[in-house]
Amino acid sequence: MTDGELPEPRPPIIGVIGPPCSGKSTVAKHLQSRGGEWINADLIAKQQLDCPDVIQELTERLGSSIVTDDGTISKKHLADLVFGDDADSFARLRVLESVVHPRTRRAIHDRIAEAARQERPFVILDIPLLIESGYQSICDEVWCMEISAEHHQRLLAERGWDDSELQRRAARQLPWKEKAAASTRVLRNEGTLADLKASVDVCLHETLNRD
Ligand SMILES: CC(C)(COP(=O)(O)OP(=O)(O)OC[C@H]1O[C@@H](n2cnc3c(N)ncnc32)[C@H](O)[C@@H]1O)[C@@H](O)C(=O)NCCC(=O)NCCS
Ligand SMILES: Nc1ncnc2c1ncn2[C@@H]1O[C@H](COP(=O)(O)OP(=O)(O)OP(=O)(O)O)[C@@H](O)[C@H]1O
Repeated sequence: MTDGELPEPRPPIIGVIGPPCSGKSTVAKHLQSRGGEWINADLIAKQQLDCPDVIQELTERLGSSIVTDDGTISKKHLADLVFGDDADSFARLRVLESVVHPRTRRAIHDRIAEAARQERPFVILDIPLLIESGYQSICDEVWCMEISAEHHQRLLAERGWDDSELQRRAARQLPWKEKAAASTRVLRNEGTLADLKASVDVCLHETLNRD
């Protein structure tokens, strides 16, 4: 998606990225409470998996093991097929992305256009693959979550994830140092939830009051 395809004028767009379980959604939710339009790409991408034609195409291309008895797609089975470090898993992830990403981009574009029509004060683009997918070009700011290994382990443990669950996803993304370097702001998540929300308020005020 390029700038040219977006309506003008449009609200400031804040991209939020970060490792799984690093506080991204917490930041996005808090920004939404401050009036922003939260666009959650993970959610939009998963919603595409409910479309009958997507189910049919993915079943044909990835096999019927991804479909459960009630005819819906098992996200767990799909994750097991695509998040491996072997070439076949990587190829299957590319197939999944080739089916889901174009639809997700169209839905994101429509949501940004709607936010412009409603004259929302700002838009939150909560997209794990924001940098990899080139959305950075339409963002006025990109905030990258930074979390210490200790704190991250605690949050992952609360979610019931072991490190391998995180690594198999991270292996398919740019290294975090590259993402932080490509961002306009690094948001450290080391304290309490209240601390995180307070720092979000400071960053939002600076973003919306830049001259
Ligand atoms: C394979 C799926 C169904 C697994 O769903 P699951 O419930 O396990 O997702 P879960 O919320 O646990 O993990 C999502 C996290 O996985 C990572 N991830 C998801 N898709 C990808 C991808 N294509 N490449 C790298 N990392 C990815 C992101 O960090 C994301 O935050 C889902 O991740 C998916 O459909 N991915 C392909 C579509 C996509 O690229 N989505 C990301 C949009 S930016
Ligand atoms: N500073 C914190 N203190 C305590 N709990 C936290 C803190 N930051 C985040 N959490 C909790 O950790 C969990 C993960 O946070 P969140 O869902 O925001 O991460 P995420 O990066 O969006 O994860 P994912 O990308 O996998 O959806 C949530 O239950 C959230 O409430």
